[in-house]
Amino acid sequence: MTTMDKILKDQRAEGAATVMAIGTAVPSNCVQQTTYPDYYFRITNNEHKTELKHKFKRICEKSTIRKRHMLLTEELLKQNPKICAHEAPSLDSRQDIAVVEVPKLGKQAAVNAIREWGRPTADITHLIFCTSSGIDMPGADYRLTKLLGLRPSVKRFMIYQQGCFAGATVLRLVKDVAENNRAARVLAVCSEITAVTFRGPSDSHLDGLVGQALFGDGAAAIIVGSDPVPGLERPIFEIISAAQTILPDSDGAIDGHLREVGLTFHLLKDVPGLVSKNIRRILLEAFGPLGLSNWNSIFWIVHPGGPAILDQIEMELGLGPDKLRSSRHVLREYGNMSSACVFFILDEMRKKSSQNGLETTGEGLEWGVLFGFGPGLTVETVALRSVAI
Ligand SMILES: CC(=O)CC(=O)SCCNC(=O)CCNC(=O)[C@H](O)C(C)(C)COP(=O)(O)OP(=O)(O)OC[C@H]1O[C@@H](n2cnc3c(N)ncnc32)[C@H](O)[C@@H]1OP(=O)(O)O
Repeated sequence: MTTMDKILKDQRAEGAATVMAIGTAVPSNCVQQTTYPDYYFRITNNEHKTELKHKFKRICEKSTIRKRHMLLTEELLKQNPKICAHEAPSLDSRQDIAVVEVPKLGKQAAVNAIREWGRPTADITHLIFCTSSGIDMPGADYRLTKLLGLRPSVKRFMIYQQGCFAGATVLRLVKDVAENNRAARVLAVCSEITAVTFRGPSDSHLDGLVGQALFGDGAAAIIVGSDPVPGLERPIFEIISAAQTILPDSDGAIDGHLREVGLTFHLLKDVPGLVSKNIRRILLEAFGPLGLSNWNSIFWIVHPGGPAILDQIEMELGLGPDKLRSSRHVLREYGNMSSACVFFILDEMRKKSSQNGLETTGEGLEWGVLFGFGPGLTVETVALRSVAI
């Protein structure tokens, strides 16, 4: 081996990137979906729009969501009436909230993950921060570094404005970082709050209304590295492969635009159809190399953009009724928390697997898929391997 070969080999880890801790956090303010339509139309001064309110009620009922957490309390909304209008210049007020609160919520999740990991914060070598809630310089990654007291030399990456697929993007990036940097210990944090997208209803922007019924706040953090130290670190899932693709004929299916009025959200009705039409091909590309094609033999972590996406995937592939249980659970208890959702689902799955006395963190199965969907329409596909409990 030449000296150069040895230098390069020594830089790389031996094994697959491994998730060794998962932490989550939500704001304490919680809204119940059954009473949300009354609250939402009252707080935005739109009680006179009774027909629109009935439509919103129908969407909320069909959302399968029970509750969501939101940093925007009634008090905060009353202090910021422009955020309650449908389209009032309000970006400054939204930024004032998001720039401070997004890293703070991320910190809570990170502290929980670091506690589970059990090693000192100073051992974190890389930080990835992901959010579509606000934008700033230096970014939320810098603020979190200060809040957590990470080393000033921690190597940071900031993923801004990628939308709901980006939790899976984080896994794709974390895999490359962990496997190509021996002994790297990467803290990855997704933190999302609806302070950027919350707005009053409008008859002419019904897809926006769907967003108001689905989105919730939440942050999740994971710690990833290759070659866990025996006795010191405990593996939870291994990241086997990661891919990203833009779906054919999906231009404009999911868009978000940062304007003076905040982040506006646009959604075509055929998003669930576009995803389900392409899902089989995407799965075959990811799992063909592993010789897998029975989709009921793997565990499932699917970004729950809305219940119709889960329903159509389930129907298209003939999945058993419990396959998407963890994804549906997170949608029901938290709503669509954009990039953070998939990590809440991973956390729910490994905890339930352990509570139910199953043999692996992935519901007793070895292989699993994690899907992110979002603007583009972009699909991220991550193949995971569970770990024995
Ligand atoms: C932000 C990101 O980057 C990534 C994301 O996660 S984006 C979010 C992705 N989510 C989606 O695409 C939502 C998928 N849709 C759903 O889950 C469901 O359709 C839903 C919960 C919105 C409604 O449930 P449903 O079982 O389909 O009920 P359905 O009766 O068809 O729809 C309820 C009402 O919502 C309306 N609606 C549904 N989807 C709509 C859309 N995309 N735009 C406008 N209106 C819509 C329907 O027209 C219907 O109105 P009426 O009651 O007046 O007829």
